[in-house]
Amino acid sequence: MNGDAKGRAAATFAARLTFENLTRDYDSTQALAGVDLDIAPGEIVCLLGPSGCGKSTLLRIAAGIEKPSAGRVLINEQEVAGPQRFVAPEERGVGLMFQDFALFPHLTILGNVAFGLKALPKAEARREALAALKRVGLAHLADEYPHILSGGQQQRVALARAIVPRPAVMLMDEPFSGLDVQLREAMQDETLGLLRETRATSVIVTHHPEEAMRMGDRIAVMRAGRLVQAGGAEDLYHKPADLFVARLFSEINEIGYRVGSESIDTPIGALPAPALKAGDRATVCIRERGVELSRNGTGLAGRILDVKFLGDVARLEVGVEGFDKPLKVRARESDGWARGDEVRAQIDPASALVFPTESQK
Ligand SMILES: Nc1ncnc2c1ncn2[C@@H]1O[C@H](COP(=O)(O)OP(=O)(O)OP(=O)(O)O)[C@@H](O)[C@H]1O
Repeated sequence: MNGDAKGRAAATFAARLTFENLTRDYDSTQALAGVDLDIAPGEIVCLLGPSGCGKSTLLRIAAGIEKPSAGRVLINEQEVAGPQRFVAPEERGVGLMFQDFALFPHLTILGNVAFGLKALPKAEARREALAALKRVGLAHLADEYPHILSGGQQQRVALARAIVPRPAVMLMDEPFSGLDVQLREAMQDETLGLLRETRATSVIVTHHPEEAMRMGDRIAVMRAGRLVQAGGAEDLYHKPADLFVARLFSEINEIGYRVGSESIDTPIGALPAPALKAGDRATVCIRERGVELSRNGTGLAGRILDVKFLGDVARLEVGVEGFDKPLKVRARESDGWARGDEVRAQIDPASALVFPTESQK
């Protein structure tokens, strides 16, 4: 960040944000189908899921732009949307930042930041807005107009505008999607720093698993209007609730089996399948990074069928004894694997994941 020395963002009184059995029906679609999620004061939760799974609807209902069909939203245990009450958006203490963080072109940059402070006397609003601009490193541009700003600078002004009223809850809908990859990482870090400083309870919508892992204290994975799993990044990576979550957080080989009398018989040994019964169809997942290749070590015999250079890593296709299809494997590029190499493939059975095979949803 260039320009002025940074100040600190003013801290807020963080609030608990609770969704209880939240449901939203449209004519032909159920956008939310009974979502329960409790977000602790000051916690940063990323809502992750594919397009159309209901993330934005959840955010809009939290903001008060939309009403639930059933269920409740509570802020600090007080109902703000539900059968008993509906609190207007401006009375919820909630800040919003959308993907399209359009600044008003006819207002100065300072005017844009002060926009949400109309309740304050002018001089005070100016002082607060200037402090927020200083925090994002742009106080020197206070009297300029938005058209001179780069994409990253626009984003910083939008951030300053969102934090300046000191919202107890900050809701962000794909805030980084308009930025190119390099700028995105820098803005993620800056935003995270700012959210921690303000201590606002935050919900960030994204459909990038990496972004969710980077920013969220917890990640709430949604699918088709439901919350599939909520937890820390490591939890979701190591103990995904189902195949859908496993696919989000790791590149995996999926291999279909029938469950035997007590377990699943695979080339890496018998795998337990406690949630399944004999005869069920199971999908065994082996992570692409979970296959250790060596030239003369122990493990299953294999042969490299294809090598793709991906920078630091190489993605290999390896025919491995006992498997019907080649396994995809990620290995260090520097190991110099080549097509046709004879290898040994070591796969830790404890790292394999087993799920019921999903019907196509
Ligand atoms: N105003 C509306 N009228 C009718 N259907 C709607 C409306 N808003 C959302 N939907 C539907 O509800 C579902 C959830 O939409 P929502 O925008 O919440 O998803 P999303 O996960 O935020 O998607 P994206 O990542 O594409 O923004 C979708 O099937 C969508 O078409």
